[in-house]
Amino acid sequence: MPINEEEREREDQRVASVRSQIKERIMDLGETVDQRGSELTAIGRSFWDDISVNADNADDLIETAASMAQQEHVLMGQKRSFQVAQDALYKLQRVVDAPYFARIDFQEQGEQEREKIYIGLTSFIDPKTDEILIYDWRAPIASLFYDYPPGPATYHTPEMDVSGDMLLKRQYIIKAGELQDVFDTGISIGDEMLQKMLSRSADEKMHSIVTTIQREQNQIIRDDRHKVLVVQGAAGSGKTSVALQRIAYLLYKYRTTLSADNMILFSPNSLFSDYVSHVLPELGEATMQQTTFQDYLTHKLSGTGLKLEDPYDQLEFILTGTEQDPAYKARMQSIPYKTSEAFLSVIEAYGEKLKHGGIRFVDLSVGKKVLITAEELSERFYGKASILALGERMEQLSEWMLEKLDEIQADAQKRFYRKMVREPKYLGTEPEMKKMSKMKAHKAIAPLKEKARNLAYVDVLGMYRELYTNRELHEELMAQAGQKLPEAWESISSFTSAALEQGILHYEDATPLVYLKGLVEGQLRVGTIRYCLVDEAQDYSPFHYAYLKKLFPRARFTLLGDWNQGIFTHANAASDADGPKNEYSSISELMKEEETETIRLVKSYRSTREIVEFASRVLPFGEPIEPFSRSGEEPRLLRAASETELCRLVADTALTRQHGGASSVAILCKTERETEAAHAALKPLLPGLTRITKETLHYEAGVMIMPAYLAKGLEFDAVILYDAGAAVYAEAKERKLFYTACTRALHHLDVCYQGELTPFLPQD
Ligand SMILES: Nc1ncnc2c1ncn2[C@@H]1O[C@H](COP(=O)(O)OP(=O)(O)OP(=O)(O)O)[C@@H](O)[C@H]1O
Repeated sequence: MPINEEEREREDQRVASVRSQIKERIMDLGETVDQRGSELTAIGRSFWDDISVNADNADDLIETAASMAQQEHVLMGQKRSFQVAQDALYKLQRVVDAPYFARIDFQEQGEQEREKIYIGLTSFIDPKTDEILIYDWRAPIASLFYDYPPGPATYHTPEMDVSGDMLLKRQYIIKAGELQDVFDTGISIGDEMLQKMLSRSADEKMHSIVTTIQREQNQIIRDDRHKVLVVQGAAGSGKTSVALQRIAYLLYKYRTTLSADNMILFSPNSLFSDYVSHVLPELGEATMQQTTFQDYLTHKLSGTGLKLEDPYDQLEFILTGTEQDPAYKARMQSIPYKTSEAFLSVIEAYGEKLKHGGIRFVDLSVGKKVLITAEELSERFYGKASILALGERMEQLSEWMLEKLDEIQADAQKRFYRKMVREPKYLGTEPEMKKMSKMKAHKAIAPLKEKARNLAYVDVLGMYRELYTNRELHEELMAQAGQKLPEAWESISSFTSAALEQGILHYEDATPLVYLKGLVEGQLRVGTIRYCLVDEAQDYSPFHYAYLKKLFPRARFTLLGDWNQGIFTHANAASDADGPKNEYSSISELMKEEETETIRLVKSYRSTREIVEFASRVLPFGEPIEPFSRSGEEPRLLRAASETELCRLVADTALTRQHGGASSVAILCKTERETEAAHAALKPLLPGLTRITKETLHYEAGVMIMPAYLAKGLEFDAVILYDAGAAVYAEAKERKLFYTACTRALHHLDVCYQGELTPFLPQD
């Protein structure tokens, strides 16, 4: 609802007056920063002048140390205050052109006064009057704006709940310091504002949603009661946006005790990490550790020489393979088992068993000469009964090895020296010979020390392989977990041991191997992580979750996913659309936390109503999805008579979309294989076409082509499905992939195909 002239005048004046105060503050802060900066440089320069260096006796030394500590203390204090001023300056510089975006008038119960609360990206206090001119969107009172329509309202503070009456709810669009639009809103946060935000073009980068966070999203952003927060959110319901806003919120709320280093966000891939990389800086927060699970596995397995498969190659294998291929069949049988919690229990039982024997050690040798034998290591390790964990015992063993290697090195040095003395060709002086022999001995032994430190003398892969070559062992461990060997054991075991023999580590074997490695070698826990957020949570298996919980024992978890988009195969994945399966309850069970909360987001903000309704037909029994009321054109079904015609049709459609104003147009194929062929065929027709692969680190607007699974999490103005024929999309395992592809579109969806149309789109 627009506001009246007089009111508008007042609002214009306020924007101008707050801006000028901010500018003034920026000037002051700028001076402070300069001044503190120069003081800091001066202190750095004169650091030693102000220290009384005296080393004549013990007392003098103590005095010198005290004087250094004091000086260092002064330096640290100065650095801190410099940093504080610089941060404040940076924050204000970022908001000076758009200081706030909302206002609520709130009258607390029992109070006469009506408080005007202006809400922006960062708070701003009038230094002269101490009046809060702008509240940070994360302040407790600001939650009223997101949670309530005008009327009775309550917000929570750490001390108490505050109730009252919201008398006004207003939104502003301020650009370059000018108030461009202002309106009062009713029930939810202005449909009007949201419409404006959602009808714009997709960017190469995601943006924050701070001005239009919806109530149900706010609930997730501000939740701090639950240890495990599970979010089932429909495609486009804002899961990723919420995850990032939540990070910013937590960093603000716990600013004295929590830093970005205490949080970790698992993203699906590097392209996606880049896509979301602007959101936190936009919110004025430092970026945080963002990684992919694959990066973590690669890091943990570095140096093993194994060929680690990534989830995309796994998926490509699944999508391109056929049941007729025995290797395909064996693998498809093995994946649900290897990703199950039952298999996790097997690994754990194995870890227990290894405490009493069975760790495989390898000889430590130089060339052919064995310096420490595997038997010696085993004897040392298992010789004495120990109550310590495997990792601690391994540490002791490494220490012992390092000592032993020191002795071996000293002997080698002596031998080298003696040889040099005897060596008639060598003409160096005695000190030179000593130095030379020392260097030679060091060079010979250093790689072994490195191996001792890295525990390279333990053959974890061999132990893992044994799980598949030694049926009795596996059976025994399974029995301890109260389970029996999987039915297809014979084919699972021979398929797996053959792959491992060749140094190939399939994606489904990587986490179990890393877990076993962690159990044997220690270093399994990362205690510094206090919040672990997992985006695209449906792609993680029960094994993954159980593992993450062990990895981050002190962390609270936020798991955001959509079962409708579960395109990867694992123990918990529902195979198709036969009906909703309550996978999230199994995650909650898995996390074994009483304080687990599951929240559902059903409203989709990305796509037009027509696209959402079209996509829902693909998964009639899937998780619910409701469109936000934004209308556009109906998705189009475009049939081609032949392969060549299909190519032309896709190219023409892409050009039409581009000329029609779509800044990002994505042509989505099913697999990498199809993408490669389609790219080659389309390139002459679409010279500007960019091919996105799993190695791509960022993309720019324009026309691009990629397999649908790489487009996960991303969005485009227009999406063109390359070939939605029945020959391409027909099997149950492809249904969710097809759904995911359709839901990437904001404004336009064109479904091209040849031959029969996929049965996933029932024709009336
Ligand atoms: N409250 C909101 N205000 C404005 N835009 C929003 C809001 N919530 C979501 N959006 C927009 O909707 C789009 C989808 O959001 P996001 O990518 O976070 O959804 P998602 O649930 O992670 O989607 P998917 O699972 O399909 O990848 C984004 O463009 C985002 O900016």
